[in-house]
Amino acid sequence: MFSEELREAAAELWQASFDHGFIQELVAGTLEEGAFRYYLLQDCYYLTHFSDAHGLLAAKTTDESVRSSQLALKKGMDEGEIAIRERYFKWLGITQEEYQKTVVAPSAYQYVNHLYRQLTTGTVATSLAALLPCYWLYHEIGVRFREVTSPNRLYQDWINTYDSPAFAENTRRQIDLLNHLAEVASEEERLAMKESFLISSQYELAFWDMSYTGETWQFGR
Ligand SMILES: Cc1ncc(C[n+]2csc(CCO)c2C)c(N)n1
Repeated sequence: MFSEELREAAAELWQASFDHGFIQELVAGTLEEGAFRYYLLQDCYYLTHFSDAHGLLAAKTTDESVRSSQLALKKGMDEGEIAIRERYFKWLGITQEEYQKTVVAPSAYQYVNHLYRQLTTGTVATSLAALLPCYWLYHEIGVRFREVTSPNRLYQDWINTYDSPAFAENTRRQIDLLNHLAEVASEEERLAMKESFLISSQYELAFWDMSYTGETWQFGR
């Protein structure tokens, strides 16, 4: 399966995500709440664009199965993942005003830009490949850490989100779709799909690092 080839190519990057201090400390419950707060604020920016990217992908494709699935996922995300963020904001006392004032950090900006670049200059298949690590990596995190109980209720709730049957089903659907598109793609397009998948995988890793170190722009923003 083409998806397995991509997963193998991304193995080191994904392992670095599982081993990252942000994830390890989140699981142990020792992660500074400030780092999680920072993550949530940046992730809210990311999620808004990630959701929009599904709408753009639906508009870009002529394949009805791709169109309807991306629109359904977008709807689910707007009602699910993004609603969950609002709950977390409440728990941590993050106001709408604080979110509005938050400056998007370099890695979040770059990750989102990669999605848009694929949607504008790439193909439907390379765009889907860019979206896939988001589903698949988080699902693996949910499964990998399903046995642990983080002493921090908020962190535990976050881990549990990605181990739900519905989430597993969404991830599976995106993987199946990618394999379906890879079957009819040329060798050149398959290479571009792999590259797009790996770029997103690297940005997923950068996202933990950004949150862990409180990444900022170097011109005083
Ligand atoms: C940087 C970043 N990458 C992946 C996810 C996880 N995620 C975001 S939307 C979505 C699909 C449906 O819920 C999933 C799995 C995240 N939150 N932030």
